[in-house]
Amino acid sequence: MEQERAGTPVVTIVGGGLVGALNASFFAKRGFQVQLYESREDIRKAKIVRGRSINLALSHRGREALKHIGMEEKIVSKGIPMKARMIHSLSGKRSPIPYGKKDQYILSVDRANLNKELLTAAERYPNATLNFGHKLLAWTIDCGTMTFQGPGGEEVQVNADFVVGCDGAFSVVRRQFLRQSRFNYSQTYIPHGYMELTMPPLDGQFALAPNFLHIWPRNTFMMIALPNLDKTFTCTLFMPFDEFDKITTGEQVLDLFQTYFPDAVPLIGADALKRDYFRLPAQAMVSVKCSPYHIGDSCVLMGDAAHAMVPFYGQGMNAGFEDCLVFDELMDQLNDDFGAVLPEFSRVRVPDAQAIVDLAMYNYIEMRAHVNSRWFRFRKHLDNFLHFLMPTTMIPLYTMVTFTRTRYHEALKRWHWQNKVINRGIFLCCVTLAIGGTSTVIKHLPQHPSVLLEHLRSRVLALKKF
Ligand SMILES: Cc1cc2nc3c(=O)[nH]c(=O)nc-3n(C[C@H](O)[C@H](O)[C@H](O)COP(=O)(O)OP(=O)(O)OC[C@H]3O[C@@H](n4cnc5c(N)ncnc54)[C@H](O)[C@@H]3O)c2cc1C
Ligand SMILES: COc1ccc2c(c1)CN(c1nc(C(=O)N(C)c3cc(Cl)c(F)cc3C(=O)O)c(Cl)s1)C2
Repeated sequence: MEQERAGTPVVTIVGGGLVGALNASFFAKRGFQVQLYESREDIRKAKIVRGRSINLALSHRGREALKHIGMEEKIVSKGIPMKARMIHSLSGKRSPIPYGKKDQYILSVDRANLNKELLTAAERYPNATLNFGHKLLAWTIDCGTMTFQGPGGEEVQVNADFVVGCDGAFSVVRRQFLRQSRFNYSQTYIPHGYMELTMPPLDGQFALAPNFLHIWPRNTFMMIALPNLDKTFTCTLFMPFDEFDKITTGEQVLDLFQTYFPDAVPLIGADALKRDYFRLPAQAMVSVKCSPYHIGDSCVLMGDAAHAMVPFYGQGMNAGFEDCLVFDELMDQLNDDFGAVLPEFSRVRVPDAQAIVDLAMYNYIEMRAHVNSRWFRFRKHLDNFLHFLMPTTMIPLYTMVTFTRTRYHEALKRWHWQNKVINRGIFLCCVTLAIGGTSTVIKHLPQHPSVLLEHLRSRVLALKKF
């Protein structure tokens, strides 16, 4: 642990979710005084935690960030490896598609436990203080005054030298950015919502094969299931809100699942389906893009506050964790000079984060449009086959995104290039086959066109006899 810095600015982190909690360790490890403010109560003391998804897929980028603060082992030990996708077709057929080689797997991790572990890791630093029950109401960048609503509803004023906004997709810190000249902002809610259902153990064991990310791709509808340490699965149902709204009775819930996910009905349980479906309303999913991520040398946005994305690439948390790592690498390169690090962080990170936000949205649109189990299997097998044939030339996009720290925008650029090569290759094959086929036909045909017609007529007459 590094020595505390005399006279250095206090780093004020707003938001004690996954990214804010991790960032507290990153800044404390560098010796800064860290004050973290989180609106919710300490989830380590709370009975139930209302988060977003119950579990998440942790992959390479997120693991590298956790490794930097010595937390990778601890988190991975409590994760369940998912070595392949298991595609469930309507007929109930199950098709495994590996993510890659033996060491290429993703991990299903429990969100609440991950958040707790990261808060505890931050708290171990003597120069880090966690303030729960503190909701940021407003702040002014000029004088750095922050107004929080304290645990008892009282107003708490804080003077902040340096602010890190990790307060999620609906960030209050980001509101100040909207008043800055040349700040770009856009947000998109997609017409789909999601709902989580629990698949209990079956005779004390996992009801489905545990080391898989289970997917029921049904174009407009989709369900995925990730395993939990207690041998349950968290099933996430994705459906247009219009469809959610149409379902008002237990019988309608059952009809929906019998129609689209029949093999899951006995595993979730008909009664549980009818009950749990109405426990919570479907949740919305939003995509947020903004730039730059900083103001001057005194404020920076990270995580969903900077780049919230739809979950269809399993990268939101991984990207937010990587934000912390990229920022820290720049602090090393630029000697902790916020005046140099902040603009460089925006310059480097905005194109990458916006690339993965776009990719996640692209994947949502693609899966909604024409991805059923057959097409999904075909695409993934084609990816893996081409990668096997040309391992250094054809790298599947999800491999670059999920198993490397290739910059997101470079992975996207390479994917476009690879697609061009594949399309050209397919076109050339078609042309070659067409030319080859035509010349074969011509070679075996009679010489004169009228004879050709007579030949075709006799073939048609011959066929009519059957
Ligand atoms: C259905 C679903 C599935 C997902 N699956 C995956 C996955 O498999 N893999 C993956 O990598 N990502 C996944 N994600 C994305 C991931 O959940 C987010 O990217 C991640 O939680 C972002 O972390 P964050 O800390 O930036 O924001 P958040 O997790 O939203 O945390 C923000 C924190 O700030 C606090 N806060 C908010 N406002 C204030 C305020 N005014 N004052 C003080 N505190 C405040 C909140 O209480 C919260 O604790 C998924 C998301 C969804 C919705
Ligand atoms: C907890 O809620 C959620 C919700 C969605 C996700 C996750 C957790 C985890 N997700 C992952 N997605 C990839 C991926 O790269 N792609 C292209 C996929 C995208 C979709 Cl939508 C899918 F269903 C499978 C794959 C796949 O390839 O397996 C991973 Cl790799 S992990 C999506």
